[in-house]
Formats: sequence, C-alpha cells, structure tokens
Amino acid sequence: MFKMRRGVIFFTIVLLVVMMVLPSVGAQENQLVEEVQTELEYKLVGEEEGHYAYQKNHKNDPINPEVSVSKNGNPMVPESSYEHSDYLNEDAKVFKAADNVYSFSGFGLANTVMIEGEDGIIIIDPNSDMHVGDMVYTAVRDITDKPVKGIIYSHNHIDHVGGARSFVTREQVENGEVAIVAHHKLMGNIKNIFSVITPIMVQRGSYHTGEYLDWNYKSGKDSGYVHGGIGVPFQGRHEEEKQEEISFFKPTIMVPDEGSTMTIAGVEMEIMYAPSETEDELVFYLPKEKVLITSEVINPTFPNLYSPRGTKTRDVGQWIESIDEMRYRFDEAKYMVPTHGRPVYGKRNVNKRMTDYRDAISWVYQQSIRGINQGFNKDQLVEFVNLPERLNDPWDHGLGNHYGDYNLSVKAIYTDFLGWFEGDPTELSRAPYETRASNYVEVMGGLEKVKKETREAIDRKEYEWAAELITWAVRAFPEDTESKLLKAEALEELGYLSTAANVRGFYLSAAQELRGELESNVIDPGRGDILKELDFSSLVSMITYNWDAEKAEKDDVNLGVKFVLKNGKEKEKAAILVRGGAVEFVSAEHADSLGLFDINSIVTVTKESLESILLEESTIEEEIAERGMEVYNVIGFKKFISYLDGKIAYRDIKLADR
Ligand SMILES: O=c1ccn([C@@H]2O[C@@H]3COP(=O)(O)O[C@H]3[C@H]2O)c(=O)[nH]1
Repeated sequence: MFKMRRGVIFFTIVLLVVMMVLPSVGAQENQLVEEVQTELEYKLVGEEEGHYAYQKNHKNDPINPEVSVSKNGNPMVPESSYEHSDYLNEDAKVFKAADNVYSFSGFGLANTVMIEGEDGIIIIDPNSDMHVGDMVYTAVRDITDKPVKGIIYSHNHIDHVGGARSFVTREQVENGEVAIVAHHKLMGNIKNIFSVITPIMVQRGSYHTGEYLDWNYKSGKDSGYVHGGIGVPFQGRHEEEKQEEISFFKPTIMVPDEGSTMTIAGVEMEIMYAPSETEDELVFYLPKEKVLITSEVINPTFPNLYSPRGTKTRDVGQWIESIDEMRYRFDEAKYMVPTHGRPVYGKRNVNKRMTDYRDAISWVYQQSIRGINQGFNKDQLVEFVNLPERLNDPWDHGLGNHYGDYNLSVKAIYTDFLGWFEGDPTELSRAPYETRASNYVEVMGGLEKVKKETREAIDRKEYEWAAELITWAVRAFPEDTESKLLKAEALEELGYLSTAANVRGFYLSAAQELRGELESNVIDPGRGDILKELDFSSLVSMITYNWDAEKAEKDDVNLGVKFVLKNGKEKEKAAILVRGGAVEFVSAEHADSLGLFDINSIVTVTKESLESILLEESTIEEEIAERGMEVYNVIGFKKFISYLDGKIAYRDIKLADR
C-alpha cells in the first residue's frame, strides 16, 4: 500500500512544483504569492490573508471513523495533527524559493535544497538514503541538467546526509570534481552515532520516528501514527529492497567555527556556524538572491531542544544566540528556506518567523532557569513553565508541540545546568531495582489491586497515572501478561492524545513492545557507506564499548592485539590492550611503539572484515579464507574476540517492558 502510494505520487503527480512568483515591482514587494497544488486547486496566499505558507486546506482523504476512535473513545489523531500533516507536504513538492533556489519537500523527512549556479548546481542536504535521494535527484533533473559541483551537509543527522551517492559518484568526489562541505565537527558526530552508540540509538530512534508503526492513516490500517513531525517519516527504511542504501561521503572541505565565504558554481554564499540542534550546524546566506537557508536551526514546529531518542545535550542558550546572529546579520533576507517544512517569503515574514521562534525558545529557557533557581525539581519545573498560547500556536507562528514537546525541553535545561541529581539525597542511592518494584506493589495491596486500580484509572481517562502505577507491576511481575497489556493500553491512549510526533511515536511503539508485537518492518539501516568513511581507528575503538570487562576480569585476561588496515596508509592502525580485564585503545601514534611483548596478535584486515567479525556476521576462518584477512596468532585473536558482545539485536532492546 505504502509503496504503491509513493510510486503514484512520484510518477504521476510528482512534480508539484510550487512556483513562487517573485515580487519584482513596488506593490508586490511584500506580497506572498504562492501556488500550491492541493487537489489541483491553486491557492493564492497574500501576506495579509495568512501567514507564510501555512494553510488549513485539507486535501487529505476523510479519515475512516471506524479506525479513528480508540477503544476508550478517544480520537486516534487530534485534528491539529491532520492539519499539520497537510502543512508538512505529505505529497512531494518542489518550492521555488528564489530564481535559482529550490526546496524539495515531502520526499523524505528532510528537505533537500538545490541552488543553481552558472555552470553547475549545489545540493544542500542530499536527504536520508538513496531511495529518497534518487527521487529528489530525478526531480532535480526535471529542472536542470547542470552538473553537481558541491554537496553541503547542513549538519550530521542521517535524514540530511544519507542520500549523497544519489547525486554524485565516489570517483567525482575523489578526483575533486565535487566538493563535499561540512562543519569540522561533523565527522566526530557521525562517529559517535555509527560506532559508539549505535544499537540503542537505532532502537530509540525507531520509536521516536514511529518506524515500527504503519504511518499512513489513510491506509485504513491505522496505528494512529501521523507524520514525522518535521516531514514525512523515513521512507527508505520502510522499503525492504532499499535497506542497505545509506550513502555518505566524508567532507573534503571543513568549515571552521568562524564560518566562511564560498563560491561554488558561481554562487556566492556566506556560511555561518550556527550551533543549535547540533553542534555542527551550518546556515547559508546568498547575498545576491537574499536567500537565507536556515537548516534545522528553525523547524516547522517547536524544536526538540531535547530529543526523546536521546542525544548529547543541546545547548539552548547557544541555539538562541545562533538565531539572533542570523536575525541581525542577515536582516536583508527576503526568503527563508529551512531544511524541514516550507519556505517563508517576504522580508517581514522571515524576520517575524525567526523572532517568534527565538522568543518561544528563550521563554522556555529563561523561565526554566528562573524555576531552577527557585529550587524546583524536574517534575515541578514542568508545571512551572508554561508557554503562552501566542507562542505555541502552529498556525500563526510555525510553533506548537507537533514535533517535540516543550515540556521535555524544560527537563533537559535542568540537566544541562545541574545534571541528573535534583538535590534530594534520597536519589543518591536506592534500593535495588526489582526490590523497589516488589515493595511498591506489596505496599499498594498486591498485584491484583494494582491492576484493578490501573483499570479504573484508565476508565477515568487518567492515563499517565495508570501507566505509572502499572509500571511497578510490570517490573515486579515480568511474567504477568495482563499488567503489560494494561500498560500498553494506557500508553497507547497517551499516544493518541499527543500531537508531538516523537512523543506519539514513543507511546505507540512502547505499546507494541509490551504486547510483544514489535515484529516490525524496521530494517537495520546498517552503516552503509558510512563505515567506509569512518577512519579505521574509530572501528577498532568500537571494541572497547563491546568488551565484557567483568568476564575478562574473572579470567584475568592480559593480551594485546594490533590491528592494521589492509592496504592502508601508514597511520591506519591501532591496538587494543587488555590488562586484567580492563581495556585500553591505543591510537596509531602509539601503536608502533608497543613491543611484541605487549602484543599477542597482529591482524591485518579490511574495514568490512573487521566489522563482520565484530558483529558476528562471519567467522575469523571465513575472513581469512575468503577476504584475505591475515592473523598472526589465531588462537590469541579468537580468545580476544570471545569477550566481545557481538551483534546486539536492536529490536530486542526493551524500553517499556522492563
Ligand atoms: O540518527 C538520526 C538522526 C536524525 N534523526 C531524525 O532527525 C531528527 C533530527 O533531530 P531530532 O534528534 O530532534 O530528531 C531526529 C529524528 O527525527 C533520526 O531519527 N536519527
């Protein structure tokens, strides 16, 4: 169903090129003129009529009432989520934001921006994977056949970088024909996601983006999922044949913190470093065209100042500073092109959009700090900070809790300043996890009583309380299916009531987990090209995070393995030393100074072979016989490998049933 729908969109209606008639004369100066294809109806939006590109024009099919109400009588999707879904371009569209700047929206979770220069084009954010990348590329080729001269990553997130090979070949990058531009910290962040924290990131990210759910509410098989919050959900991963196709080229030009000015294909642009959602975020200003590409500094909803899938702390104060720097430095901007959602047209609107956005964020930030200083803990702080309606309205300001939820941000601001400890020493040390759970259930009157109270709480529509109550039973009685089903029911209702896509995704996915239905169409996205682009030492250092130190300590393991990249350059080596179980990564710089005394085995290996062994996809013997891995002291190396966790099945990682 899903595939067919995308196919139809792409090959029939596809290029719903939304042409912006640029104001060229006096009276039109600030007028917003937009042609939006909505059921073949073109709508003109004037500045005085509406705001930017926001429209409440329902083009979606009416929802099926049989699947739109939960078993507890709640609408499965709030009305405003349908409206927001419309806004997020569920059908692919191309916006022409200026004469030579196009935004491809609704193809994947993120937008791809294409800038046409004299003798070539620049691609900002090649999107999430090669499936989406190929669709965007075809749409680009409907506009121009000029060669791609540069790919720029606005930041490290996979929904922005994974489609690179749809646009250019490795050869073009290697021979310098195409520049790959990004902030200098981008590779460090890619390394973190793809070699350090991968299993839990994939599982949490899949809940967050609703990848276990059937996202298409029009299909009739309604899981209550609506959209990706900032765009359509990752598509490539729903399509089995595309599972491995994350592609990536590492940057060939690194932008420093001071930013830079660049001319690619004759297009002059200022690149500003704008730490915000990520610490490697870049924004772009085209002075001639007066176009400001705001990347993910500005989203089409209140941003994830904290992302529920889990990321390193986002520095909110810095985020506000980045918006303000854009506002003052590029105050001549007439067109704003974000990498999620629609462009904003007109100098006044661009300015207002950024000002509203910074006001909403700074409201939450400043009031959180104010509350922190009054001694509130995280839960109290959430009740203390209330964003006024004016700054929480999706239609007037492009804000609202449609992606993240500002209440989650409040807690993150707390932990950013004070860490997890809230000051009450009760928190410093607790009774063991399972003991607490059984004690709670006992004190509350036993398992049956807890279940009865939970049922009644659900019937009273007190879903948060119900979920909290039954969680103690789920923990204390892991074999009790009824507790899990009650928890699933409470979480599911919370999901239906949520407008924030990530929050909804978490609730609904957790309900599936508790019901044992997480079979999923989720595909291990693999590391695709990213592995090739990570340096060899990143791969070797993965070993330290998969090392069962306790087991090695019991066996009093003392050994060392030196890894050398097969056919690699002088510096492409690293070593791992184990001392009584404790493990040390030794970088190339020091690996050579280790004597044979410290090293039990030397392994000369390709990245692919090493990854296969680390993930238990092949054996040492197979890699030696079939892929030319060379091992000095196979017995020592086998012993070493036996202390690794091997492959962790992402989807078996429990988040709610624990
Ligand atoms: O490794 C990644 C990187 C990104 N994303 C998506 O992009 C969004 C960007 O910001 P966020 O962290 O608030 O939420 C993210 C997700 O929706 C993802 O699912 N997996």
